[in-house]
Amino acid sequence: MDRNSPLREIKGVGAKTEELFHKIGVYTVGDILLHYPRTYIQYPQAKHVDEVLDGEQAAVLGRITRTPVVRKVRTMQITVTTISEMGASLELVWYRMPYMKNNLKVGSTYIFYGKVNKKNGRLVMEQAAMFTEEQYASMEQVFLPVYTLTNGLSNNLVTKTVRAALGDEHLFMDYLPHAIREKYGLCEYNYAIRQIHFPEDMETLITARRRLVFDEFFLFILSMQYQKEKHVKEKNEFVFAEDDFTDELIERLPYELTNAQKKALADVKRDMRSETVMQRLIQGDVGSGKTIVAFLAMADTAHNGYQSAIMAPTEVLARQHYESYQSMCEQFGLHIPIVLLTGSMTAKQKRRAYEALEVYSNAMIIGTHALIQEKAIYQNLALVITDEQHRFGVRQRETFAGKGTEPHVLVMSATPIPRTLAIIIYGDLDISVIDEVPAKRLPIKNCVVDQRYRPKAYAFIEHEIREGHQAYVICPLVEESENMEAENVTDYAKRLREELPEDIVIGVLHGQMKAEQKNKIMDQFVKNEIQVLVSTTVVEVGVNVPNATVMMIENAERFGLAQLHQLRGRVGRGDVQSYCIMVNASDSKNSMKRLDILNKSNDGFKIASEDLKLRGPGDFFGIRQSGEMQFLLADIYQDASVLQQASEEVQDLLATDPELCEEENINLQHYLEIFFEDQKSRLNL
Ligand SMILES: Nc1ncnc2c1ncn2[C@@H]1O[C@H](COP(=O)(O)OP(=O)(O)OP(=O)(O)O)[C@@H](O)[C@H]1O
Repeated sequence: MDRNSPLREIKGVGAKTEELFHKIGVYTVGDILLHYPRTYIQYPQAKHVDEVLDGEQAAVLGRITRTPVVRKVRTMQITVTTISEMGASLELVWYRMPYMKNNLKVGSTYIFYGKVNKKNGRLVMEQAAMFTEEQYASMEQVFLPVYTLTNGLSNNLVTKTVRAALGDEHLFMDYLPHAIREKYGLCEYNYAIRQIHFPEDMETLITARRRLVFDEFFLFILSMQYQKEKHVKEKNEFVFAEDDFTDELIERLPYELTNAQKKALADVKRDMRSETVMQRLIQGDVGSGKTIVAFLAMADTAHNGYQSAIMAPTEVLARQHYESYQSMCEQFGLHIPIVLLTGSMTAKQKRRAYEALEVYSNAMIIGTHALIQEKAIYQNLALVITDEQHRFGVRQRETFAGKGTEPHVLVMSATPIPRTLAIIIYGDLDISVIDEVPAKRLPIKNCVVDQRYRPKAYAFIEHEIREGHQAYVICPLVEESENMEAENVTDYAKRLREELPEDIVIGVLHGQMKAEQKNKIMDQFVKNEIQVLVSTTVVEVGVNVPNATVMMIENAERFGLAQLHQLRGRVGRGDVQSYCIMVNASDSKNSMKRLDILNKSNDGFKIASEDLKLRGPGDFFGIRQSGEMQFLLADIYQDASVLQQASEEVQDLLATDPELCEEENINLQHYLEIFFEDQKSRLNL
């Protein structure tokens, strides 16, 4: 077994389990090792029945006083029993687990662990884990991993699979040169990976995390730079005319470009006319208007007789770009061929797209990952625009580049990173920042509310719809889950149907829908045939429907601040007032404080830095930063100093051993190859 082996080589993993793991993006032995726990739980000291409080996650010691029964409610079997002590009692309920009945012996004492809720005046614990007193004694104080799951894949099963994988010693060769480990007091890889899954205590967990965070940054920076030609910018083989073409287009835009947009475009145009090929990042907060800059750069390229391509992270976004490019070309009276190429297109449609790539040597090409598949053969490809999400696929650029003469590269990002960090992370790119929003934009009005506010929120949504606007409602889940108590789009949309007048059309959107279905729903929303879109976070990245003025986020406490900021960025994209309603279902003070940061600011940079202050170093059980810049454990803000160290070490290493062929670096070189392979397979290259 090696890190690239399929999961089924792990003992106990059959075809069915493997399929479930695929659903959460875990395909190989290496993937499961990197499927780090989302958080950890520590079993609390067991309480007596009379001490239990409503709403708490508790371990309760009690004697079974009622013969367990299994009831049937429609198709669901429900097992019920009661534990009592000193006149107090607690009802225990298990859904779809009829076999529990055989484990429960009247008169015996057990410890039950789970969430306690008051229902019809009685305290009830649902889906409790059950232990003998002896078993529980050995569990107390241990950190238990809590993994990201999917329906059918239990935490137990993931835990067991991870344990089995950890059993194979030779998966854990330490690739980090000894001297670096020594210098920063980093623990061994073997130890780190075991402790991150099953930490002995807080201290070992922190030690393990420190090592793995260092690794993530180190490998990321190294993989970017460990390319021999890296420091030599390729010669620019394309000829771009000095003319007023883009200025004329800008004149005809229905709005004035911001100075920051003008400056970014000028940077791009200058680069494309310079001696070497462009490698540039455009960084700009959500809604700052990066798309028009991309469009103008592509139009400039077409005008000079070359092809250009923009790769979007999702199918929905690719289509959205395609449509907006078409309408812009129409508006400008430009006759530039526009080609769409995405994974969900039929074989026939794809074939037509490939043909178009061959025929139109100045086409603007828009697509998803399908753009870098073998069959896509370009002519004259002079400009490639990617989203920052793709930066982790280091070889992708090579793949694109391999499709013709080395093209100009433009990367777009909405992640607010301070310049010093950006220089490290995007070491090989020049940076343009769009730090201004269009002049007429009104700042979004925010509020954080609890669930009791819903009727008012619905009335408000109705009011906005009557004004001709639209709304998003975001829920964390697709459907009801046994593992998480949070709103799901399927049930929510049904409930919302009861709340809103019939003439208001409600649509549902989530990641498990087929691409075709998703496109259809998005299309209807764009055309205002759907007024309320109940969706998961699939709308998070880049969706642009300026007519939508309300963003209501259920279980806002469950999202990272960066993600909430991205979601909120879906409104406030036009000139009318927009609103963001964050529904906080938690009564924890910490969630309130976090959400308050968003409530008070609409500025991505400010949010990131406030969030960091609030979390403080070492606080890594909280919700991790999510958004585009996704590391597994590392957090570019919180771990900024480690990022700096890793960057310095990479520079030193490559200065002394650029090929990584000295003995102490051989393991590293080997691991880097695996890392590349892994990236490649993840991206289906
Ligand atoms: N200078 C401007 N003045 C007015 N509106 C603008 C200007 N620039 C862009 N817009 C409009 O603002 C909206 C958001 O722009 P765009 O989609 O480019 O944002 P973005 O930077 O890509 O954001 P995100 O990161 O959220 O995708 C669009 O509807 C666009 O037409």
